[in-house]
Order: sequence, then C-alpha cells, then structure tokens
Amino acid sequence: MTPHLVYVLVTVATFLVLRYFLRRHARRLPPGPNGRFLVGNLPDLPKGEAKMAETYVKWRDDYGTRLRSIMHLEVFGKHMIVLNSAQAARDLMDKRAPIYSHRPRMPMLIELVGNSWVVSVISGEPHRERRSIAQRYFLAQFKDWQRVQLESSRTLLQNLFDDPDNWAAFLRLAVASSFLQICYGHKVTDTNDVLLKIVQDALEVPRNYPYLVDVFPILKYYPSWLPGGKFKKDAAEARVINQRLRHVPFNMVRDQMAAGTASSSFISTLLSQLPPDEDPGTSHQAGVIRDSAAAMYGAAMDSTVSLMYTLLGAMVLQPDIQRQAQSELDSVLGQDRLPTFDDRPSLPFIDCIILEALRWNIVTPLGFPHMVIEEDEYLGYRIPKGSTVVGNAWAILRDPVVFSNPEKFDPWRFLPTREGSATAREVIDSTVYGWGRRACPGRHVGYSALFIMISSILTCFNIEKALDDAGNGVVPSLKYISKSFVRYC
Ligand code: HEM
Repeated sequence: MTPHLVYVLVTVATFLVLRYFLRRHARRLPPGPNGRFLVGNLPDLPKGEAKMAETYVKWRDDYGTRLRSIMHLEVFGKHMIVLNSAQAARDLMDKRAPIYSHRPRMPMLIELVGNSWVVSVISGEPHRERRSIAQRYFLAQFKDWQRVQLESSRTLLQNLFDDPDNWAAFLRLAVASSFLQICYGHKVTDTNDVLLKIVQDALEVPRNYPYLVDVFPILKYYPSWLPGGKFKKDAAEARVINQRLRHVPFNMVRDQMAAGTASSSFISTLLSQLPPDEDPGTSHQAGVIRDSAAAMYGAAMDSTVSLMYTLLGAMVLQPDIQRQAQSELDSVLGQDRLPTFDDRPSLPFIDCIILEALRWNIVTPLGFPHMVIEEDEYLGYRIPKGSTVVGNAWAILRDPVVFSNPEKFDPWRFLPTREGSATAREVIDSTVYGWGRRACPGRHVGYSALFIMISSILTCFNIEKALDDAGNGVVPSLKYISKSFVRYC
C-alpha cells in the first residue's frame, strides 16, 4: 500500500467516524417541557403517581401533537422518556423488548430494603428465572388455582351475608387467603392467622416514594441517627418484614412436605418436580421457587383489591349497569345456582364491566418504570442509554380517539357489537398489564379473581349506597391514593 493510499484511507475513516458521532449527538431528544437549571423538571412533577399521570396528559394536550407519542423529561441530569400513545409503548417496550425490559436502579428498594430477590424490581437472569417459573405454573395448573378462587368467593359471600358493613375487610381477606392457599396450600380460618399476619404486614411496610436516595444513591451511606435519616430506619424495618414473608411460609410447606402433610400448592407442586438430587431447603432452584411465590403477594393483592373497590363503587354510582349485569346473570344462571368459571363465555356484559374498571381507574397509571439498556432512536428522536421509560397508561386509556367520553364509566363500549370495540379491547389488553418481558405474569389469575368475585356478588346482592345518620344515601367518593405503584380507593 502506497503512503498516498494510506493517507486517503485514514482521511475517509476519520471523516466517517466524525460524521457518525456528530449525527448521533445532533439527533434531538424527544420534546418536553423546559427544565430548570440543575434540577430539570423536578419542580414541575406533582407528588403521587396518579397526579403525575394526569399532569403528563395535560402537558401532552398543552404542547399539542408534538408530545402525543413521546415526551422527554430530565431530573438531575437523568433522562426520562414518557410514552403517551399505545402505539409508541408497543413499538418500543413490546417490539424492542430485549433492550427495554430492564428496571432502573432502585437504591431504596434493592440496596437498603434488600429486595434483590423480588421479581418485579430486579433485572437479568435472576428476574428471568423467577418470572418464568411463575408463568409456567399459572398456565399448567389453572384448574388448581381457579378451584381455590371459586371456594374463596363462596366464603366471601357467606361473610357478606353475615356482616355486609364489613365488606372492605372481607374483600381483602378473600384475596389474601386465596393467595395463601394458591401459593402455600394454607387455608385461613380466622383473622388471627399467623401467615395472614405475615403477608398483611408486608403490605403495610412504610412506602413514601419517591425517596431522595433514589435520586442521589450516595445517601444510602447517610447515618440513620442524623436528622432526615428516617428512610434508613424505614428500610431496616421493611427488610425484616419482607424476609419473614420470604422464608416463613416457604419453610412451613417444606416441613409439611417432609412430614407428608402438604396440600397441593405453587410451592409443593414445583418443589416436588425438582430432580431428586436437589435439596428443597438449600438448592438454587428451590430458592427461585421460594422467591417467586413470596414476591407474588404484593403484586396480586394490591391490584385485585383496588379493582374490586372500583367495580363495587361503579355499581353504586350507576345502578343501571348493575341491573343489566344482574339480568344477564339471572338469564344464564336461573334462580338456583351461583356462577362458575364455565359460565364466563355466556356472561359478556360481566367481561365488559371488568374491562371498563381496568380502563377507568387503572391501578398502575404510569405502569412500572422500565429502563433502556442501549442508545436507541424513535421517530427521529434520540433515546439515551439508561433512560427510565414510562408507559403513560393513564393517558393511553383516556385517548378520546379510542375511548369516547373517557371519564365516563361506560362498559357498553366493549360490547362486540359496538363500533371500535375491537380496538378498545386491544388497547386494554396491551396496556393495563404492562409491556414486553415485564408484562404481568399473573394477569389471568387476577382477571379470574375479579370475574368470580364480582359475578358472585352481583348474583346474590344489590350494591347500594351506605346510609348516613339521617337515613340519606352517601355517594362513594372513589378518591384514589397512590401507594407505591398502585392506587387504592
Ligand atoms: C387484574 C389485576 C392485575 C393487573 C391490572 C396487573 C398489572 C400489572 C402491571 C401493569 C405490571 C407491570 C408490568 C410492566 O412492568 O410493564 C405487573 C407486574 C407484575 N404482576 Fe401484575 N397485575 C394484576 C394481577 C396480578 C396477579 C394476580 C399477580 C400474581 C399472581 C401478579 C403478579 C405480577 C408480577 C410478579 C409482576 C412483575 C413482573 C416483572 O417485573 O417481570 N399481578 N402487573
């Protein structure tokens, strides 16, 4: 090679490399509200996830079509990409799932509380193996967990007959006890049950998100005895409670299996499928099974209970919907039996009210945060590696093009005979359970629980307003609070 040729090749290569980097950085970030010096958009973000989702909708509308699909925010130099349309969420988090299915770093939850075993917050191989075992079990053993849900809906009815004023506590009890039976084969007989207390304590751990340590991870070294160090005490308390949830019910089943007294459950079924040389107490795979079950509780309990509150509240606010659902139930069941899962195909209106509850008061208005692990590009915009990516489910489920009059609780929009119902169903399906390799592994379990509870309740009861001291009906407020990622009435 002549020196002249070497010179030409080096010049061309330098030009190409420079052009690549210049173009890469010239690509614009997605549009978004202007941030302030250093803190970025932090002062503009309202507290509480539900309010945040509403603010994103407002920004989307204020800024016009530019922000319809994708929006960029920045907090202390960290990028956040908000996906405001079903299309954008699917294009990135579903179609490019391999790079969009990680979770952002969560110093409070993982490093301080020690939740490095909880499937919903971890990433990589530990996530994959804990998640896939749950998915496989729920698919293969659906008859087992549906039998438990059916039984617990019958107990719920009995409790409601005996003491209807205590409906909220009975609902929580029904969901918690069916979880304990599905996962651990444990039947709850009274409210002082030891395992029930353990799982309930896990839901009550202090959760005052967002924590400053999540923005400045260095604060994890801050001493707990200094002013402002309460988050360290919260974390230590949560760690003890969560470790109890992780180990105590699992150890109980393992001991019962050794004694030959274990009932069929998630844990007993999966442990009994381990190769004979794997010790159910110490093997890696046994640990995966243990963690997978324990992490399920928070995800299952919060979402199912919150949606049941929404369903019951909607029935009180709109008695015409309640009447239509009851007349459908009467025509299918007659007067002398209760619904079962086999009745579901004959009860399309019950399906419609559940779909509308999922849409109207989505339990996770901003989904769970994902993180993109490679630099990417969408609609000509740059998406920096390491950005937190949020699916704005609240806005997607209020898109007036798909859901006319979106603030109205209108189950009829999902009737197959209604124009646009197929698209509406598709958007529900691709949004309310999350995206990509993070999409909810318990969606069918959750949906079945809602179906059997609401159809059983509507078969036996009229849901009406409570009366005040003067005998007047009280309109339920349906005011939601944000608790961690999930909204409660
Ligand atoms: C109908 C009620 C339910 C709804 C609406 C719901 C919704 C969701 C959503 C939005 C996510 C986050 C997905 C993402 O990050 O993109 C999620 C994750 C999860 N859900 Fe559900 N869920 C429900 C019921 C359940 C039930 C009953 C279980 C357990 C049996 C469960 C277990 C989980 C788990 C373990 C995760 C974490 C998945 C991961 O990070 O890979 N969910 N769910």
